[in-house]
Amino acid sequence: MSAPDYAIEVENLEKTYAASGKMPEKRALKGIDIKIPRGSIFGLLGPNGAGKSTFINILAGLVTKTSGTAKIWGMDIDQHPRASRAAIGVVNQEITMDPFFTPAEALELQAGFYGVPKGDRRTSEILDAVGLLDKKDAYVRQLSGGMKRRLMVAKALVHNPPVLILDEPTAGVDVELRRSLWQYVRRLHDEGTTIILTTHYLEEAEELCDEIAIVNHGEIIACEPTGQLLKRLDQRILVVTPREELKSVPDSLKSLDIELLATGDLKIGYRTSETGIGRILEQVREAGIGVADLSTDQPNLEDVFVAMTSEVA
Ligand SMILES: Nc1ncnc2c1ncn2[C@@H]1O[C@H](COP(=O)(O)OP(=O)(O)OP(=O)(O)O)[C@@H](O)[C@H]1O
Repeated sequence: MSAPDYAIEVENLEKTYAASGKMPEKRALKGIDIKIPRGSIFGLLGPNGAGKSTFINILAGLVTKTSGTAKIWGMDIDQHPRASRAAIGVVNQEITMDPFFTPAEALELQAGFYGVPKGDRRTSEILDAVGLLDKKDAYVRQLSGGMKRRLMVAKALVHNPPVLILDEPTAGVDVELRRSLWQYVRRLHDEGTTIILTTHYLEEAEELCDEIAIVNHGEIIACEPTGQLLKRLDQRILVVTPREELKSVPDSLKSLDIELLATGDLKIGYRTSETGIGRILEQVREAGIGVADLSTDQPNLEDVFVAMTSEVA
């Protein structure tokens, strides 16, 4: 089969977890549409509970979708459950490994599970790539947390999948290991693997991904090339306390995104790509307003979600 344009194609994907005990039912995915281009490093960004793991677990075959369609590497997960899953390697959040195996044994076992013939196995090559070749015969329980995580990545690669999915890969990984993990992810990407990663860190997605989808409350609220998205996130807020009380916003300032708050302060929204504090303060002074105090605020990811959700609404 020739390589598809999209590594993952999902349409109207819904997941409602049934109520259990005191927990009411939960609509974790509310009709998600997403197309992940082949060869990209794609970030799924969202706060805790947004639905990222649910999405990934549906692709991995660990969670049954309620409705909608999903294709992996051009293959529908309902029509071709085995072949579609063979096209992805998934690294889950939790480290799940038998502590009594060595890394080499763990990889051989995983390869056997995927039906990779003995002659085609790349155990040493993969261990070398994740920097664990010298630990190949150590017990997993003797590895550090970061090493275990890299072994998880190695396990996800034994069947040579064209798509690698990393669910919060850096949770609990120190800065140095994070860097080496990313280096390896980039290398895989350079060699043609499509990478999908979930994170709640904007910085992480920003650094690695060429496209980012923001998920919030089971919905995709933005999905764009990273540069474009960041431009939209350059919103800042300036709060000015006028020296004298204002009755209303002067006409000359009405072209700004400005609001007179009940406290008497002026709240001005602006984009760093378009203007700066200096220019705004100049405009405020030109309008005859003396400045007693000022403060600036940068929206955090939460604000961005709120802003984007209300933009969509
Ligand atoms: N097995 C389950 N049964 C019931 N509800 C669930 C189940 N798994 C997840 N949920 C709920 O579905 C919603 C989405 O969870 P999910 O784990 O997909 O979010 P997430 O974006 O991956 O969050 P995190 O970053 O914390 O992993 C949450 O409200 C969660 O409580």
